[in-house]
Amino acid sequence: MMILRPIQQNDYAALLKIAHESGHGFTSLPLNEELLQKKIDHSVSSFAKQTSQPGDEGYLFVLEDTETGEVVGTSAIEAAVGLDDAFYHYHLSKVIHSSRTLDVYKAVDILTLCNDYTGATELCTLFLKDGYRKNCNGKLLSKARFMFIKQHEQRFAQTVIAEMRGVSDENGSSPFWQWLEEHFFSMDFPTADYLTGIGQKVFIAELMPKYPIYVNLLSKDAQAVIGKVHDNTRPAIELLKNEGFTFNGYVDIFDAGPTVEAKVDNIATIRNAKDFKVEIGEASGDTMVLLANGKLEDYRATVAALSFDERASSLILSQQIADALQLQSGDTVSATPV
Ligand SMILES: NC(=[NH2+])NCCC[C@H](N)C(=O)O
Repeated sequence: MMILRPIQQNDYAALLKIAHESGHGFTSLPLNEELLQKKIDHSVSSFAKQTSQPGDEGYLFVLEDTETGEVVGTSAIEAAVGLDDAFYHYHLSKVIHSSRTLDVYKAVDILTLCNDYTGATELCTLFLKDGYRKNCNGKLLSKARFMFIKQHEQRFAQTVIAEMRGVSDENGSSPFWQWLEEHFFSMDFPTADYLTGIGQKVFIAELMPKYPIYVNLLSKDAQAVIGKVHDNTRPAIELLKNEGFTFNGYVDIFDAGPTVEAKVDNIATIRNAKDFKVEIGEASGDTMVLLANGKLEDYRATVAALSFDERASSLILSQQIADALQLQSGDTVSATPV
């Protein structure tokens, strides 16, 4: 069975392996042992913290294959971004250059550096190991975060965003970054990405072009990737769009990948999930159902094939599933078909 749970101290070796596997362009898991250990510490203390408003908490989940005990994926939620250092985006908007007397009309796109998502909740760090990109594993990793947000709403902001990985090749070179590198930065994309991943972001304020950029003055290759995702990221953005996330013109400042956004109350899983009373029994059926307990430090989520009736007040789980979710007969479980 695949079970999602908060990361623990003894997951360090597994997290390091995932940081190796995820490679460049995966900003939030940089290959830096001290930082990875800090991420675990920070997550453990975030789950333990009593709080009624979003702050600098970071909740890091892992997906465990209970048969082997192996950790095969990660996903995370930052409660609120940009509260202790600036959080940047480029916003894509339009200006009209027109002259009635000369009969010229041109609509031009511009990119403006901004901090508009300051305070938003961010979904991040979604990674699933190669052999496990099947069944409902990706959905579980991603959607279990919405169940968690629903159950602990006061810990999160009203606006939820996700920065999608932009276009780059297997050597880590990004057409958008190339243009920036040539004119402003003189360092390669993996280096710049790594520095932001370890929290050294001062160089952004120092070196990033701060005036709006006319898109038609960028290289053709750079223009072509604005708002486009990396091939590997396609399933992730599709999933978020199906949850109700939309692209509102905000792109990453380095690779121009899109950021998508939703209000908590409009997220499909959050709207559709319902609470049921747990009954233990013979659980069989063919609806794949996302299940989560309502706990904090002992949060558990999984996907199981069940017979599911949305109007019922109780849901039959096998003993094995109930145990994995740390639930007993009579407890409450949140559920929604995936
Ligand atoms: N792909 C990147 N590393 N982009 C730079 C980080 C951008 C992010 N929004 C921040 O301000 O932290």
